[in-house]
Formats: sequence, structure tokens, C-alpha cells
Amino acid sequence: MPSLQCLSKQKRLLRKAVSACLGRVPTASIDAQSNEIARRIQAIPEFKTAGGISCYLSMPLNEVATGPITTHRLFVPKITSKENSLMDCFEIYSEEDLESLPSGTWGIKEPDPLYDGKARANALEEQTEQLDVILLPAVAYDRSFSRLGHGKGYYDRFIAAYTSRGRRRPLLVGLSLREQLLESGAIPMSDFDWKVDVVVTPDEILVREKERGESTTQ
Ligand SMILES: Nc1nc2c(c(=O)[nH]1)N(C=O)[C@@H](CNc1ccc(C(=O)N[C@@H](CCC(=O)O)C(=O)O)cc1)CN2
Ligand SMILES: Nc1ncnc2c1ncn2[C@@H]1O[C@H](COP(=O)(O)OP(=O)(O)OP(=O)(O)O)[C@@H](O)[C@H]1O
Repeated sequence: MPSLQCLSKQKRLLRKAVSACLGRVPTASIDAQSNEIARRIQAIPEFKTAGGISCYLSMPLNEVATGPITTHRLFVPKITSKENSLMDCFEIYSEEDLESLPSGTWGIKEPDPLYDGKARANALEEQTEQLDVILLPAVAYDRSFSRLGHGKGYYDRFIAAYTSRGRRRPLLVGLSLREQLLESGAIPMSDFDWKVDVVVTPDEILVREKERGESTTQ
């Protein structure tokens, strides 16, 4: 078992290597791959029947573009504390609402907690409909369903906060450009890291088999 210090160094090196490779992917390729991924997502049974879906709004570069994905009830992340790496997911109510969101860190569009003077539905609150699916961004995934993010732990903490409120864990679906999918075991994992259930690439949908004894609520 590697030490935490060693693990975060390994992750840092891996992030650097993948980011350098992603920087060379032409925008046209990101667009074409993203369209194919959006098409493949529609074939996931849980996506078809989902109530609430959380989806990130993509940055211009280096990740799967989420513009072509259409969902009915959409929740979008907003960073609420940089010091503590916390984010919430707020509901988006219409196409115009989505279009008019202001840009935050790294040019990522984020919802204001208020919409039209009223509080938006917050996925972490009990009275809000269940999130059935979370579509996650990453720097990379591997074929054993590990995820490497930007190193702040926003999603790990969000999923922990969500499930700690006694709610069923949403299906975790990682969206991956070809250049972001690494071989099995390539990404080191800590106790805090959540594996994803599904990885969608332009070429395939990888589905993780549940480990024996794994609870559906964890
Ligand atoms: N499109 C998209 N949305 C997303 C994510 C993502 O990866 N992609 N996130 C996935 O987690 C969360 C935001 N992730 C973030 C990660 C780091 C920093 C941050 O504090 N950056 C530092 C600079 C760090 C650096 O460049 O070295 C800063 O702005 O001061 C902010 C947001 C939520 N929304
Ligand atoms: N639930 C949690 N509670 C406390 N600390 C956490 C939790 N989840 C992650 N962390 C810590 O957050 C830091 C960043 O984690 P990690 O390097 O795995 O981020 P990441 O998954 O790559 O990034 P992100 O989720 O932002 O895309 C690590 O120090 C990790 O120990």
C-alpha cells in the first residue's frame, strides 16, 4: 500500500502526462468524439429512466464537451467553497437559463443559487428529487474504473456528502475521450476515491461488474 504522499505524487505526474497529451487533441476531434459519446449515453438504461441527472458544463478544452447531451431534469455543479473543496449541484430550468449562466473558475459556467429571485433546487437537500445519474468529468479514467480528477476532490466529497444523507448512490458515469482512457490499474486510488460504474468513450461503453457483497447504497 503506497503512502498518501507517494500516491498524490503519482497522481500529479499522471495528470501532467495526460494533460500534455490532451493539449494536442484538435478541437474538431474533441467535438466529434463528444457527439459520439452523447449518442452512446442515450443507450444506458438508467439514463433513459432517470429523474434527476447531474452533468458538468464543459470547459472549452481538455474534456468531453457536454453541449450535445440532452436530459430532462438537469443539475449542474457550482463551487461553494474553494478552501474546503466543496460543490453543490443546482437545478437548471430551461435552455435560456442554461445559456445565460455566468462563467466561473477556468471559464466553467456555473449557476447562481438563486434563479428569478427564488432558491434553485439543490441536489443535496432532502426535498429535492433523487439524482439517478452523475456524468463526471476527469483528467483520465482507467479500464478498472478508477478516475483521476483535477486533484481537489470536489466530486469525491460531493458523492460522500450525497450518500451520507442516506440517499442511494447515483450511477456514476465517466465521460472519456480516447486519449483519457488508460489501461487497467494505471490510476492509483485512495480510500476517498469513488470508482465510476460506467465509462463512456466514443468507441465503447465499459460497465463495471458489481463486486461481491458491494452494497447498492454505497
Ligand atoms: N467542466 C468541469 N466542471 C467542473 C469540474 C471539472 O473538472 N470540469 N470539476 C471537477 O472537479 C469541479 C471544478 N473543479 C475545479 C478544480 C480546481 C479548481 C481550482 O481551484 N483551481 C485553482 C487553480 C489550480 C491550478 O490550475 O493549478 C484556482 O482556480 O485557483 C477549481 C475548480 C466542478 N465543475
Ligand atoms: N470525502 C472526502 N473527505 C475528505 N477529504 C477528501 C475526500 N475526498 C477527497 N479528499 C481529499 O481531497 C484531495 C484531492 O483528492 P484527489 O487527488 O483524489 O482528487 P481528484 O479526484 O483527482 O479531483 P476532483 O474530484 O476534484 O476532480 C485528497 O487530498 C483527498 O484525500
